[in-house]
Amino acid sequence: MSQSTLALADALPKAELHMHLEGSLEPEMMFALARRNGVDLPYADEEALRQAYQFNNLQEFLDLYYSGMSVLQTEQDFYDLTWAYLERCQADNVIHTEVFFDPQAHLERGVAFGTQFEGIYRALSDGRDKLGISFRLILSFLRHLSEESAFETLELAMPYLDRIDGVGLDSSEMGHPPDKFERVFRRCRELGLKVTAHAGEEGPPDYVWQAINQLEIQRIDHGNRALEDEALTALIAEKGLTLTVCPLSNLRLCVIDSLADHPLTTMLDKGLHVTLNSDDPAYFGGYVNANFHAMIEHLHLTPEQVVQLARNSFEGSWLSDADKQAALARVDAVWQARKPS
Ligand SMILES: Nc1ncnc2[nH]cnc12
Ligand SMILES: [Zn+2]
Repeated sequence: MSQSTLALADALPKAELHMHLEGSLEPEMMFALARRNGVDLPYADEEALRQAYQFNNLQEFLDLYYSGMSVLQTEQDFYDLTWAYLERCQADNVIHTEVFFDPQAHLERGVAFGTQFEGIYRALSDGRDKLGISFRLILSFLRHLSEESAFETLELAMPYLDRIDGVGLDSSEMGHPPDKFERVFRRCRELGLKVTAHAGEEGPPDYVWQAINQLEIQRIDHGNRALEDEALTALIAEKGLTLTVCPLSNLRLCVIDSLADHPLTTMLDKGLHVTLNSDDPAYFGGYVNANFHAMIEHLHLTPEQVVQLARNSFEGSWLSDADKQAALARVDAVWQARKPS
């Protein structure tokens, strides 16, 4: 492993395109918010909580993820959560981020849409103004809930849609195929929202086909299992669809057996537009740079591949063309300054 490739990854400006704000809730903040809001957590301390972060599959993680977020109750809680994540972005040279939030998970607990939204949005705006980090905000529908619940959530989001950029689809994948949400995604597209969906994390290639053909998604979140289907892989490459890949998440959720088995380089070799992301960094062991480091160490990425991943992150983003070009120029400037001669 080359120290200079790790240092290059750290120094490059990057975008993060797949990060659930609720998944950035670190144990320290979970306990602090529990104290602030008088919530009882079923763990003695932060260390005991961390010990529980051992998952055999996506559902085991989700059970903990939904119970952990019970401490998020006030607008200030959502602000603090989002702000702490933005500080991690700054530390990792993430200059643009497109984050998910799961409104239904909070609505079910009686937290109003506006409470969640205003706290998140105020922090994102402060991050832009004070840290220079641009953003897009993605409302993610929970696929284990009904189509009707998704439509109700969209209705609640209506007053805020001028500040919401897109919608996503997350939570338990198996048994909840994308076509369950065909109508609500069509409505979202009609409203001018961008669309993305988790597909092929645990679910079969057919779910990726559905996300492309029925939901008309502009990105695929994860997409690992698309590789099982050659025609699908070729289509994703041909369409230039971006995959938001999350290696540490894949390891922790047993989507792969070891980091050395991660399909990232196969994806790159097949011409897929892959990006590296942290998914739920507080639960999976690290933020964006940690994901780059894991892939550099275990897959021996070359400096050129690392630069490609940083470029892909902006190219697959929902930035304007002008902002993309400006960000890509920043990537190239760092690369030129560090390129081995
Ligand atoms: N990795 C993941 N897959 C599906 N839903 C999620 N919600 C938060 N993280 C998720
Ligand atoms: Zn995710």
